[in-house]
Amino acid sequence: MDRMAASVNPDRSEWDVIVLGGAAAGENAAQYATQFSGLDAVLVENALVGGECSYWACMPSKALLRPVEVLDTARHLPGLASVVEGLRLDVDEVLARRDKIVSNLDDAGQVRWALGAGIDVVRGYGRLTGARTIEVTGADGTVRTLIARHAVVLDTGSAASIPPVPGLREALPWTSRDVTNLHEIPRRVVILGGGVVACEAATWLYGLGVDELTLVNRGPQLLAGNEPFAGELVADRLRKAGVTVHAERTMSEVRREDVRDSGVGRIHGGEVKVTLDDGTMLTADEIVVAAGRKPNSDDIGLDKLGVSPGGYVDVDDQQAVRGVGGEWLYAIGDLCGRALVTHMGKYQARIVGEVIAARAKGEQLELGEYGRHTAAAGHRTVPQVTFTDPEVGSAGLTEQQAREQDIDVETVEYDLAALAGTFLLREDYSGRAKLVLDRAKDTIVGATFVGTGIADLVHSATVAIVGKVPVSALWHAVPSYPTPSEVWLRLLETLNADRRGGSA
Ligand SMILES: Cc1cc2nc3c(=O)[nH]c(=O)nc-3n(C[C@H](O)[C@H](O)[C@H](O)COP(=O)(O)OP(=O)(O)OC[C@H]3O[C@@H](n4cnc5c(N)ncnc54)[C@H](O)[C@@H]3O)c2cc1C
Ligand SMILES: NC(=O)c1ccc[n+]([C@@H]2O[C@H](COP(=O)([O-])OP(=O)(O)OC[C@H]3O[C@@H](n4cnc5c(N)ncnc54)[C@H](O)[C@@H]3O)[C@@H](O)[C@H]2O)c1
Repeated sequence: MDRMAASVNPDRSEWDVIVLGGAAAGENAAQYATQFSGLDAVLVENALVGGECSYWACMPSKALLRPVEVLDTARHLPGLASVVEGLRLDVDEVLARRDKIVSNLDDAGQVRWALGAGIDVVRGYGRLTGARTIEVTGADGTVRTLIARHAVVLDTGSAASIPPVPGLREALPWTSRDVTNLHEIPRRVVILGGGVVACEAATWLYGLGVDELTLVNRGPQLLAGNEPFAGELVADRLRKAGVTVHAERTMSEVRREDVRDSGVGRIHGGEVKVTLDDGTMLTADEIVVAAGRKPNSDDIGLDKLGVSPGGYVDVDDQQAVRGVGGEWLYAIGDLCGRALVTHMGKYQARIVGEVIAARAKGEQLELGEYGRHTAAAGHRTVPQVTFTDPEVGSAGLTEQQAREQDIDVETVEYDLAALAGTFLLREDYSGRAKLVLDRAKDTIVGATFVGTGIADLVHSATVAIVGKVPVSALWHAVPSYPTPSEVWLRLLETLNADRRGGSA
């Protein structure tokens, strides 16, 4: 692995801000803490600056999904359909583009950005040893102690969690890192899980030519946490692509005689035999574990500060770690478990950077829902796009979540296929949209869109939810014709008809 060495004076030991974990969120925290404040900062990173998202998660997965989606759309577009008939993706080229998008696992560009922004980088594994103090062990075993004058931000992220199925860990299954950085296409794959990673990975694996693909999910529906129709539409599509979906099942045993640590994204040995909890036997060439995440909090010295290691780190709305006095320790990103997506980690990072800069200058914090120093969006307005076929985009609460919060719920749904703007995208368009409203306030608290090309609709919903835009005002936000945004107008018309007791 070719990495750029960071050029930090090895004798330097003090900075205003230390960020432990140099992922995208950590970079943002350092940037926002320093850019207008005169403070300085250092990132401590044990692997690649840029973190999971840049090399082993968001970026490679989306690089693999895009060609799958384009080819599938072409197959359903007269004028192209006959041209692409029988064509398959050029796997080598798709993987080469993925490698380019992950910068061939070289973080020189990110380090250059950090140094250019005046942020130092120290390589090594860091642990808290006391208040404002981090001990960093380098790859060569050398240990140095860093001291933060003002604040320490923890951004150590999360890793794939491997359920305690007998034989599973010993079989050296693929995790998200292998399946995003795959170099070999196994012929038969069993995926454990039915969440975002499982569904996205299933989509690119069948697109890349996996012959037999089986998904084993503990829950009754895929993409749990979304409106149920999202998981149903994705499951329908997976089944059409030949994927076998086992719902309400798990693995009870895994056996692999020939286990080989052949490297990330290479097949880890011989055939794998999987027994499900109903006795079903499956044989595969590789298993992918996509069964959730565990925070990287077990060995970062939290116990030295009286915080229990191993779990998600509990933070307040300024991202300060609860239970640690002195307003110097913060946590952001997956580690704090509020919303396991990059954009929310970066949002928390922007807030934390501003909080640190303000506290260092002794300024009063701007609190409240729209305050510059309050990470309020983490509670109700998390947006997310799952890049399956069809895409699933959501913002805010599902109907069930809204009911659990005792909101006076009103809902409206619309068939996304019944729009000029979606019909133009592909012949076989199928999809659905749903709004969840707070009847008493006449505002939207949640939105879900499922269909091709809906990803960018999510932000309009996020704006409406965060801005508490009244439904009466939304009538004046006119969507462009012919685009999928027309669904906003159709939803309003349907809502209006429902309220008047008729049909639109
Ligand atoms: C397959 C997959 C696809 C995804 N796709 C998307 C997507 O499309 N969009 C999206 O928004 N989210 C996506 N996510 C989620 C997203 O990747 C995470 O939410 C995000 O990476 C979390 O960022 P983070 O800042 O919390 O930390 P991470 O990205 O996990 O990085 C933590 C960093 O800290 C370093 N580190 C850890 N401990 C130490 C230590 N003690 N000392 C020094 N360094 C340390 C690690 O080396 C790492 O670089 C995806 C996740 C997966 C698994
Ligand atoms: N596009 C995106 O934004 C994107 C893409 C990928 C991942 N992510 C983030 O990464 C995080 C992790 O994703 P994930 O899919 O690993 O987790 P997840 O929590 O979304 O899903 C885990 C799934 O595994 C199943 N499961 C857990 N244990 C099981 C067992 N023993 N047997 C069978 N099934 C089991 C669960 O029922 C669930 O369906 C998510 O929070 C997600 O937000 C985001």
